[in-house]
Amino acid sequence: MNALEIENLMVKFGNFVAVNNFSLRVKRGEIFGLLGPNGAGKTTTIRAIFGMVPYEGKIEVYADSIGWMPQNSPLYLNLTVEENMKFFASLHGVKEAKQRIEELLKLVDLYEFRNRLVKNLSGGMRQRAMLACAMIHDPDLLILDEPTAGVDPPLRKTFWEYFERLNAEGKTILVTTHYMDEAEKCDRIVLMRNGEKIAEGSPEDVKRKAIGGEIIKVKVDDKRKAAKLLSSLGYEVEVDDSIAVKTTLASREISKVVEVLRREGVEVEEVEIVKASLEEAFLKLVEK
Ligand SMILES: Nc1ncnc2c1ncn2[C@@H]1O[C@H](COP(=O)(O)OP(=O)(O)OP(=O)(O)O)[C@@H](O)[C@H]1O
Repeated sequence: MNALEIENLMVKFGNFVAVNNFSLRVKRGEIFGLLGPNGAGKTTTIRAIFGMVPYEGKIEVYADSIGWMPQNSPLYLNLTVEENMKFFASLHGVKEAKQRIEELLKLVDLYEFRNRLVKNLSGGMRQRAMLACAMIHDPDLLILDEPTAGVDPPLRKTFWEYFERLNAEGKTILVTTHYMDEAEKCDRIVLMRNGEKIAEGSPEDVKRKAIGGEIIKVKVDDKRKAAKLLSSLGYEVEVDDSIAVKTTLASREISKVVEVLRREGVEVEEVEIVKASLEEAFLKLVEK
């Protein structure tokens, strides 16, 4: 079951194509990450979901309720945190609003600042207030556009613990981020560049795709012999101070590589699987 389906989305601003033939399926109950460099089209895609920009293509939301934390603050600067929350609660027709507001204020750790005007909050506090407002009606699909931008590391951690808790309760989350440690926490990610999708899958899939597989590094006594042997078996091999063997799935191939070398009298001194970090994968895919 999907919570959100986007098919062949196209958003143009004049002659400029901001999102180009972009498709996406977010399954119910997953944390889905939308990644990409500045200007890739992430926010525009999200704005299209909410009908804020004219678009071609199809967008279907299969959720009873949807919450949106946009990049630019929708909060009223001259209202207090609590007044803003009351406003969003009334927009969504939240019953038992008082109780829900109190619960959320405590959750985002703003209870003692509830009477402070939003214009006098720090950046991180504003993000927390925005998150609380986006969640006021307890939506089953939450769309978060860079929720942790300008948030300090301890609070980022708290936010993500909270997202993971919501997710464990069955909520679907679509999140954009520039932080790779956050992307690693997603079930699946899509990487966008220039309005197009350039990679999709679990963080592991995307890493594999970026380096065209996984690398097994072997240190041996006779590099030339080992390289020749492995190449003759069809492996793509690179030689520097050790031998890098490209495989589709290193965990499956590692014992075979070692066995072949040993059988042919090559001494294997060290062997390890080298995985690209998501950051490396991201840079590689974006630069391609
Ligand atoms: N209203 C608009 N009019 C003209 N161009 C726009 C408009 N909104 C966005 N764009 C352009 O569309 C492209 C995609 O912008 P978008 O904000 O979606 O990128 P993004 O991936 O969210 O980037 P960031 O990571 O910086 O938030 C950019 O080149 C941007 O300048």
